[in-house]
Amino acid sequence: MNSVIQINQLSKTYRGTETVSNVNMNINKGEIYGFLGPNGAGKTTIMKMILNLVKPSLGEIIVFDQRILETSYEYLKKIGSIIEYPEFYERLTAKENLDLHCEYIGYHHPGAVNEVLEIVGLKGVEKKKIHEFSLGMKQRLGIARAIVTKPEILILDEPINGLDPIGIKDIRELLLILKEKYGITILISSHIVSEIESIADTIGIINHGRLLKEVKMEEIRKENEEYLEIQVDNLEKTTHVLKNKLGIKKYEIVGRHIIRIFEHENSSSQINKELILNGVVVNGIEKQQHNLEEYFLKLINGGNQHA
Ligand SMILES: Nc1ncnc2c1ncn2[C@@H]1O[C@H](COP(=O)(O)OP(=O)(O)OP(=O)(O)O)[C@@H](O)[C@H]1O
Repeated sequence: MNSVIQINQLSKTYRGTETVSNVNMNINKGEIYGFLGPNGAGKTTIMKMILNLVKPSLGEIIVFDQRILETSYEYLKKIGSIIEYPEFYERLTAKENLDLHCEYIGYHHPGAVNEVLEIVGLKGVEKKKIHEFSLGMKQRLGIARAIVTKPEILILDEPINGLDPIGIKDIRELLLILKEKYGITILISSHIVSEIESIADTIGIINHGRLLKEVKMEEIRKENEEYLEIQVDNLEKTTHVLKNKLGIKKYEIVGRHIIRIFEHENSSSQINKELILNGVVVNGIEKQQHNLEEYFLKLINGGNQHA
């Protein structure tokens, strides 16, 4: 298995309250893992445990095939992170902030700071002081600081929080570049489905400290494919036309007068025409898609646990 982070039966208890309960997760090399859950679900706590900032109460975390102990720190050189809000020296420039960071951690590679400013799209504003930066620019600088040492894994806690749609798009594009061009594995948390559904390869859904589901986005997309919903007067006649006249096999009857078609070979007007020609009264025909947001909400409200 190509796993870079493996979490087994992880729990964290704060003063008698279990905030992370028996979590199993698997993050594969080179993927973007979207960690989804409402506020207070336990995302930050798990990220902190991966980074050895918080000690697990039970369970184990394996990073790069090594179990993390309280004394482990070498592995952290290969992980960049932003946990909660990235803080900077407001009166210094972006470049000065990154230079200081490199000096602080003893990373001396000439050109690394300029290179990283270029990657995150802050070239040209590197001389601007941080107090003049927008939230989106600060988030990008936070990512620059997290990747300046060329980590293999990037852990980002809600990096899209509070950004406007353009800022969100910028960060999404940046993360895809980091994954595709630089091969960085990314663990990113969010409480908003739409923020990460388009970039995540795998999603882990967490609520009340429990991982409800870990699923490939590909599978979710398949489950949530587009379909055509038709309202008709006669289901029997309709299925006959669909099967025998149009060769459609993938359909589902969802009500006394409603049928859903999951094949895209025939256009809605073709289907409509054929049904009418064969004496079916069509009262409505509409393209629809299962709502991903609904999928997650259903899961979170239903509490379907995945151990
Ligand atoms: N040091 C601590 N002491 C006690 N309780 C804590 C501590 N840190 C976190 N918690 C509690 O653990 C729970 C999970 O918090 P956590 O920050 O991990 O959630 P989250 O999913 O990251 O949410 P958010 O999006 O709001 O950051 C919360 O109820 C929080 O109050």
